[in-house]
Amino acid sequence: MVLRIVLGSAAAVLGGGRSGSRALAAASTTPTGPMTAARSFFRARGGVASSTESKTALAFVHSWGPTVPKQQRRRAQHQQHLSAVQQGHDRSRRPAAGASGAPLGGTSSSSGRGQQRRGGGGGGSLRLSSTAAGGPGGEGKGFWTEDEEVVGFEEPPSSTLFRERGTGGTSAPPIAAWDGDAADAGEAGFLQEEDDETEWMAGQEVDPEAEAIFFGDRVPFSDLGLSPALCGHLEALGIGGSTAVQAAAVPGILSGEDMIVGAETGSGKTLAYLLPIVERVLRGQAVAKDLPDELLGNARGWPMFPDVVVLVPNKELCDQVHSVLKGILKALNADGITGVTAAAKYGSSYEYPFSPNKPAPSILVCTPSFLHKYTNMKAIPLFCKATTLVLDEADMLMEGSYRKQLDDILVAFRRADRVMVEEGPIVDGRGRKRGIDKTQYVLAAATLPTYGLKSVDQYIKRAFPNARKIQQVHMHRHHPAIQQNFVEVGGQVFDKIQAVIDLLRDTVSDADTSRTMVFTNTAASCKRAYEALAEEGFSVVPYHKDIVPLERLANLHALRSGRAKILVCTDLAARGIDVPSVTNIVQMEMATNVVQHLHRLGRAARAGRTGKATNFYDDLTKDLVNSITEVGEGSRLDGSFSRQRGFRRKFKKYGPSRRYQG
Ligand SMILES: Nc1ncnc2c1ncn2[C@@H]1O[C@H](COP(=O)(O)OP(=O)(O)OP(=O)(O)O)[C@@H](O)[C@H]1O
Repeated sequence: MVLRIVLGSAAAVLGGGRSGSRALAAASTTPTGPMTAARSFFRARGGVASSTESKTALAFVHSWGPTVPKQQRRRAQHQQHLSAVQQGHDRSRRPAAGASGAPLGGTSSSSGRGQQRRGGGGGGSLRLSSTAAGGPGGEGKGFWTEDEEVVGFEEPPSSTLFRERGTGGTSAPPIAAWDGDAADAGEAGFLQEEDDETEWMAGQEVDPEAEAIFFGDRVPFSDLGLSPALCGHLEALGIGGSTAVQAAAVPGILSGEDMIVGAETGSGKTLAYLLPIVERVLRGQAVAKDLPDELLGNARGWPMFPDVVVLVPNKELCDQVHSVLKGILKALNADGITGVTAAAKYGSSYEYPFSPNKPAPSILVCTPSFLHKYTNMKAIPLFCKATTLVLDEADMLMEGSYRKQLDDILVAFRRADRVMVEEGPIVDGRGRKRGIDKTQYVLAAATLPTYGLKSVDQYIKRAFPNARKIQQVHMHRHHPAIQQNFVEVGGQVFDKIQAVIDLLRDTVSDADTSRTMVFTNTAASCKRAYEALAEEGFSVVPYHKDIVPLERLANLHALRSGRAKILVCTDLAARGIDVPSVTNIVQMEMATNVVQHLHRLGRAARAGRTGKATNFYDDLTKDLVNSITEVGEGSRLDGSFSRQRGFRRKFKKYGPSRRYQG
């Protein structure tokens, strides 16, 4: 397989053919006593269960009556697993408990310890960044000590991100260090092999090499420290092994580290953070249920606050992440594990959403505008109990209008940390994140621009100085499983619409099960393209800001279900949207910068599939296209990320009136 970039004229390209819990029982029975066990546990992962949740956890641990044998087996495995994990907690944190700031983590050996203990195995070893973003790396954040037995993921993940063709051997590591040097290791890879060509694949077919990139070594989830209950559910869904990024991220998130997870689009980042946070909430509930009331105090009666907050930029992603989460929780519920709950919240209502009668979910998925409203609640903010904050599409949340909201949210989280963190019993009835140093931050992104003083990279260095970063080698490069064509067309909108119609006549057929996304730059051109395509008889639905959210969701659903084959959209659909059957991307109007270009194309070639992209460009976007195509197929595109400024200048000079309203 090779990534092929073709520049050409519309005619030439359009004429071409197709190519392409009782664990925690340990907490109360441990020789050191429940108080110490609880402190140590909470220090490690945090989490306080509400009374409802505790009861559920209690039921889940104690009421294993004779039921379906499979369920029994899973629960028994789950119990054993949790006990083992708890023992691991106690052992591994002993040295750290007395010596505050003892550097358990932060060095290369400790921060990546789960992975680095893997028994070698040649060039395919997993390499994780050991460098902290800005400060002393991960001090005191470690979970497993170097000399302790590793429980849960004895066999840390190894991964072969790509294989050298012909030799069947391994080449560059799947995860490179954050810095440019190590990331360049990927340049020796298959991206440079130009003699082979990927056949254009329709529908759901999975390409073996793209699959190898996606899955790496397909490390079993059970080896990553996840409980049998969760693993069993994943198997039932046909998810037999972790993807490369999941293998790299899950152990760290599970251990409570701050983490920045950078990996190309469609690599499975959502499950990479959802699975460990569900596991952590489960563990916390299992511990909390055995703790005496005098220890947990009012925390038991705090049902109005979530344990984890997942922040995503918009409603659509909010619903998408929530539905993935619901899928996991539904299967757990079927196994009798009902303590973890989830909800998606967005919108502008100022009413406090939860109450003792209407408890908060354990995991709240929401937008910045929803959460921002509660940042001024100085006494007890909505997220006072939250032990983990996840930022999905982190770079987007750190730019533009989201940035100010995120600033306020982070300040409020830190204020809550200061007010709430305190070891020992709750005495004043306020409830605290006892024993937890601070909120755990997890950032997930497919792009993390490094240019400029106000860059996302700089923001992360300042805001999350101790976070450990992992970065997949294909990040910030041309997607290895997408074949790209660049086609020059006229500058008027109708020129572009005509080019799209000609292209789709050639590539979309009734028998074809794959879906196409056509990207435009404005709602106006999106409407025009939609009308023209509908008139031509294409099965098409629109998606832009002028369409009400419910209709947008319905249109997205139509694309997923196959009722529509083509979605004509703006950049509103460029990020995060996961429709696995999308294999064909058309940029009717070229993206205005490289970051958006990568995200748009990333709607295809998901989960080990291949994809094809046709990028129509005009005079105005020639510079941008040159900067994209100049970069070698395996090289990093970061250098071109700032090209949007040049484009903006031109846009200002010639204006949308001349070119973009045509
Ligand atoms: N372990 C796995 N096995 C099989 N499929 C998986 C696995 N993990 C994730 N997937 C599938 O991979 C697809 C992409 O996952 P996901 O949406 O999490 O990607 P992403 O990295 O967040 O992409 P983006 O950066 O575009 O948001 C989804 O359809 C998901 O169901």
